[in-house]
Amino acid sequence: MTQYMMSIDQGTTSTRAILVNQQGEITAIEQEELPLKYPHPGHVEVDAEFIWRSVLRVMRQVLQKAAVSPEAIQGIGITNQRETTVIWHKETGQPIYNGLVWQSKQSAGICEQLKQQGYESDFQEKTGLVIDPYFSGTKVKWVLDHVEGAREQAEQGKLLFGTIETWLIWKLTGGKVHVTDVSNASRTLMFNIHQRRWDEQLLQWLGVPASLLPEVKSSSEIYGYTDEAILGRAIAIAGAAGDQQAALFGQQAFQKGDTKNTYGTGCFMLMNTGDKAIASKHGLLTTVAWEVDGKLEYALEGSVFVAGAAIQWLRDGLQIIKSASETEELATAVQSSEGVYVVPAFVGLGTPYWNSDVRGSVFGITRGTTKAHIIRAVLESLAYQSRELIQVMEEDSGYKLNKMSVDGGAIQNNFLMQFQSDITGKQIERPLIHESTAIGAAYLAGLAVGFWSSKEELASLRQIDRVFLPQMAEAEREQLFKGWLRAVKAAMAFCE
Ligand SMILES: Nc1ncnc2c1ncn2[C@@H]1O[C@H](COP(=O)(O)OP(=O)(O)O)[C@@H](O)[C@H]1O
Ligand SMILES: O=P(O)(O)OC[C@H](O)CO
Repeated sequence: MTQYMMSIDQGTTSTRAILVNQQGEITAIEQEELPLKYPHPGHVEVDAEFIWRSVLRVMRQVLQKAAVSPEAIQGIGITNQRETTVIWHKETGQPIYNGLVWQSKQSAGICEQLKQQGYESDFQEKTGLVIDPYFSGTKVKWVLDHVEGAREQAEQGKLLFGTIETWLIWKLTGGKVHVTDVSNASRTLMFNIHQRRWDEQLLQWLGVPASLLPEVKSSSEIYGYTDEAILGRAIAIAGAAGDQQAALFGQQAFQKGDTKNTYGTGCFMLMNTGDKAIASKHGLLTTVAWEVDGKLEYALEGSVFVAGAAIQWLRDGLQIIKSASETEELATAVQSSEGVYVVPAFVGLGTPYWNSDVRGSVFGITRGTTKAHIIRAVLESLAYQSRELIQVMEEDSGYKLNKMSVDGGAIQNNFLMQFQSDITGKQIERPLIHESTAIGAAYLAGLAVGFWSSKEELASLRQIDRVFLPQMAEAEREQLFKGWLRAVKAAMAFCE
């Protein structure tokens, strides 16, 4: 019987289950779109129970459609949208409030307060993060402050907190196992990345009781087994990592300086920095990449909050396209965006600005502007934002990037990939398997159960689909990029 690893990829807008064989090939995939809730401008929430049910559905369907028996599954790896915060009752397993999605800005006021109290540098030194509503810590405080009776119950030890992998492991094990992996823990603003433990001082400043927190585990070990009722057999849950770290692992970026950029709802660029936690001077985050075989490794990360989400806005908000894939043809139907810039700061800007007040803007419209120019400018905005990340990444790390690996839904867009190469002057390497995130989780779990033997074996599985090389003249590149920087500056000035 052919053996497989199963990977669950619970992203912001979709849930996937994937089967991976020993050659590292994806042999089956099942996917569901996930509805988000926007109760107020800037607030993004999700039904955590719905997430759990969607995971159950895709797990069962992927086996059924591929006609693979649960006996053939050697283990499960989980990867997830990070920071998204769920709090639930220990006894009933019921969430006490919607999940607060990473993009959500409810806790902006709490962040301001923490900054005014002068805690910014302490948080940064200990966690590698900046004080921003993006991270889980202030979201937890917001829920405890806003849901009636929540703080009292938390203090009585009746509630549990988890990011999505923690929530899913809890549900998959029938409420037996409350753990997180160290890469997800490093995104909470409550975890000391140097000492590898929850930080009492930070918890006190945030007003979060330690009893809420999961036990921190490595990214590749058996955390527990699925309840038999779920797939008819207890299967080892053997690996977990935040989706961006999993993508770095899935891209076999095992050497210092190896870098990948993921183009999903947001864009996230991570560079492996090995056993060194490098502090950034330009708003990059220092984060845990993974812990495998007792070795903790770090990454530098640049975050763009809105990337593919801007394409979804073209489809669902403006309704000028029917599907994301149409954008390539429409963008190449015009010679250039003719001076139009779209700054898709729908929920503020991440690296290097960390401005949660700025909102989206469109610049440079003339009577001749068509929807093709707007669409092209939106695609270009993903590439401009990513160039800003590369620039600061090179400065802070001291590594010069020759090439960058890419993954995520939007890399199917050849126009975007070519423009990315043009506007950065870098070689862009698109692997054959676009699902680096899910593959990374399968790799992590597979190492723990002996499905694969080593990182070297994993590295040998890499296959490249296409390499994009820069074709734009330096002068044009710099002129276009200057226009982008002006547009960002103007967008921020508008919201001051
Ligand atoms: N051909 C395309 N061109 C541009 N963007 C695309 C294309 N196909 C998908 N996308 C975008 O990619 C995103 C989905 O990527 P995915 O990696 O699945 O995201 P996530 O994991 O954040 O849910 C969507 O926001 C979608 O708009
Ligand atoms: O759902 P994705 O793939 O856009 O990833 C979300 C990130 O993990 C947020 O930090």
